[in-house]
Amino acid sequence: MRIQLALDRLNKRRCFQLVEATKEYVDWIEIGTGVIKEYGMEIIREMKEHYPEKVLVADMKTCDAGEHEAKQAFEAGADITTVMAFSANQTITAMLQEARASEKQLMVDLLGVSDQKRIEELAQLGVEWMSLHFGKDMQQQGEGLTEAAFSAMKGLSGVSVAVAGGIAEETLPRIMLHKPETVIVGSAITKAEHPGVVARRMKEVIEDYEVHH
Ligand SMILES: O=C([C@H](O)CO)[C@H](O)[C@H](O)COP(=O)(O)O
Repeated sequence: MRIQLALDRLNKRRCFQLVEATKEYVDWIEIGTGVIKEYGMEIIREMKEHYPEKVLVADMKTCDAGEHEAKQAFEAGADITTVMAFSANQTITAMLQEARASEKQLMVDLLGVSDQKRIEELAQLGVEWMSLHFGKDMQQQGEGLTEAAFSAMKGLSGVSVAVAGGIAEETLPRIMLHKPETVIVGSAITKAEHPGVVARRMKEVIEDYEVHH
């Protein structure tokens, strides 16, 4: 299980400070959608130049013009780009082709999509990464991802699972029970008083769990 640090609602300087403070404990770095809207491909390029050893995720949340947006992200240095699960199959297929041609990867964001048929259809299209996502705005009221959401991912062959949405030190143990390949953590680290300490503790919790399960 790896940690993907999600950099959202931050300025560029703070993004770099946070990566510097947490880099020993986080595996992947995500440039969040809002940060991409603010700084464009430039911040993807700069982050990859500074941290070439890290897998860099561009959270483009593409929903149309898939080929163009995938190219944009990959050419800037992203290793993984994201597309929304409700997008047309043509969009997803075009992005998958682009990812394969560039030897990169595509992650489908399941925000707002829980239909088992759609999830199976995505797997049949050849999607290798799906992220179960409890949205920022939904976090104000809800309790997070349900057991049913996790169940929908069981038995899909060739699909790796990432989980996102308000994951914090307290909720990490429940998430780990489902053994996702990647845990996406934003605010719990980026808004912490000591981001490096929280990232280290979350990494330790994961490592400890993996030793014992
Ligand atoms: O994708 C995200 C969200 O839609 C905001 O753009 C976040 O990266 C993801 O939810 C992780 O952030 P936290 O919920 O703050 O952990």
